[in-house]
Amino acid sequence: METLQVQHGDLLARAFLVLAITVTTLYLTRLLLAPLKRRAATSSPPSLPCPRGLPLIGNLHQLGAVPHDALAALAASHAAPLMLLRLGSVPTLVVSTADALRAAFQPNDRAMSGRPALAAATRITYGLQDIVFSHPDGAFWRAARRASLSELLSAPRVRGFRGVREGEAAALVSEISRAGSPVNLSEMLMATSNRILRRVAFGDDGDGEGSIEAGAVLDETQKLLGAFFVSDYMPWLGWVDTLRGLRRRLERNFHELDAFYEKVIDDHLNKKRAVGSKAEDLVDVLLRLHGDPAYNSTFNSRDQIKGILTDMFIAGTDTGAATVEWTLTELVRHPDILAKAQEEVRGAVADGSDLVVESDLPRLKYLKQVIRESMRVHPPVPLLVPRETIEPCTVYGCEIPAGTRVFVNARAIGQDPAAWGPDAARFAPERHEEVADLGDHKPWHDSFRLVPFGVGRRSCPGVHFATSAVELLLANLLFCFDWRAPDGAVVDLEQETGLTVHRKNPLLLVAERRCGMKSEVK
Ligand code: HEM
Repeated sequence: METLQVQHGDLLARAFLVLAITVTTLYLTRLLLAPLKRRAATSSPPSLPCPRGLPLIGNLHQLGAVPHDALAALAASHAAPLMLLRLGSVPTLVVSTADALRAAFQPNDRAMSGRPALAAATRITYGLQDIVFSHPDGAFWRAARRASLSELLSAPRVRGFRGVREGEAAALVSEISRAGSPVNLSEMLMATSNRILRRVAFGDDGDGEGSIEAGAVLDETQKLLGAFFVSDYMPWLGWVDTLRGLRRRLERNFHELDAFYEKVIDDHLNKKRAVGSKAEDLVDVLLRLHGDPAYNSTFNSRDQIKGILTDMFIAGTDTGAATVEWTLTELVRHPDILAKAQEEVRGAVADGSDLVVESDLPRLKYLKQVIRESMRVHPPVPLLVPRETIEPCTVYGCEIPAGTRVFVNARAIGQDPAAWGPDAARFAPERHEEVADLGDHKPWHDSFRLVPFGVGRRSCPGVHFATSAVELLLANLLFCFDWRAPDGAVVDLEQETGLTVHRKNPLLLVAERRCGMKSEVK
């Protein structure tokens, strides 16, 4: 899930250049022709703070280069755990503390459960026929969500992919052992995460020529989902996206993606794999559900299968890579915590083993705390996936109209001193001592203070899938290597913007193979 809706500073700047030339005239025309409509769009419930915006673009300019941090600063300067903005013409509720999240979502889970129909997402999901973006009231979302929890991403299914994860962890260790110093971990982690998803979803090892082409198509899909479409904020200016060539790129990518999926589906149908066998990949499962009478009335077209495949790939690839990237970043910045986590991993693995395997993971209690702490401070999707109210609701006594976009600032919530204490800014894994199982969904969001996987009925169904891979990869990196920044370098915390937030600068580290281990893992 690279970037979906929140704009990069440079994209914003480019969009503004185009807008500056074109919109003034249109604005004046609209002002004359539709004053009532415009006024209605800008009005907001009286008692929620509404930081003042500019004509036309509203508060868009205040999103800055790193939107979640800019929004956290805006909320703090207005003492506004909940605030109402206008992004272009879109009324937007921003939630910035754990208490505000509880107040907004606990009584209004249904009202808050919509998603905006963003331009790129709508096209790439075959008209919102997927899990991430479909309307929560439709039978399709309910059936697809149920299938994701009980079939696609269920605990037994995730366990069944253990061999893929262990194989890819071994390949990563091997690649690092062979690489020159310093190692570009950002690049390697992204490639590993990609391969895990492709093997699990398509049964594709990611090495053939067709796979490389498909990789380029899927990369472009991620870029488009992250691009700033003017129509997502000012629908009446949608033609600007056509002028900028974005619509043409989107159409081309959609057709390439569609051709790729058609081939994958045909190949799977031709192979006729054993139904229900351990070797089932996600396409096999989706094809089986397609023919299952329990799902057939709502889950019955190839487009729906293709929409869900896009979800798995987009939602599941760079989120995991970003989690490992940020965790290692913090570990290298905190050598005492790194040493403690390494000691635990090295003590938990059987003598003579060259790698950590999944059966070792239950013993790694401290590593789980480290991962949780990393996701508190660096939630990979800091503003979650945007929501939209599907009916009016009330928060703190104020009415939030239907059709309001909702951003939950998970990063601000993770640093909320009222929820985490005065040392909220400190990286301290020990604060999660009570946690037993990372893959357990409930503790992540029950307190409303740790929400990297979202909240309520639209929260991430991939928690177990994601944490299994993150834990295994990290455990192996700590077990097999000693890590440090290159001489004279400082590992910074600069962020690249997007829905999934990676490091701005690649994570370059010196990896020293642990003494007494084989120099290369087969
Ligand atoms: C560390 C890894 C991951 C993180 C941080 C993450 C985070 C998120 C977040 C924040 C949301 C939106 C939740 C909300 O609106 O409340 C989400 C939704 C979703 N995620 Fe994940 N995710 C991760 C991995 C995965 C994986 C591996 C998959 C599947 C292979 C996946 C599939 C989905 C799907 C299908 C949804 C949409 C759920 C719905 O709208 O009903 N995610 N994820």
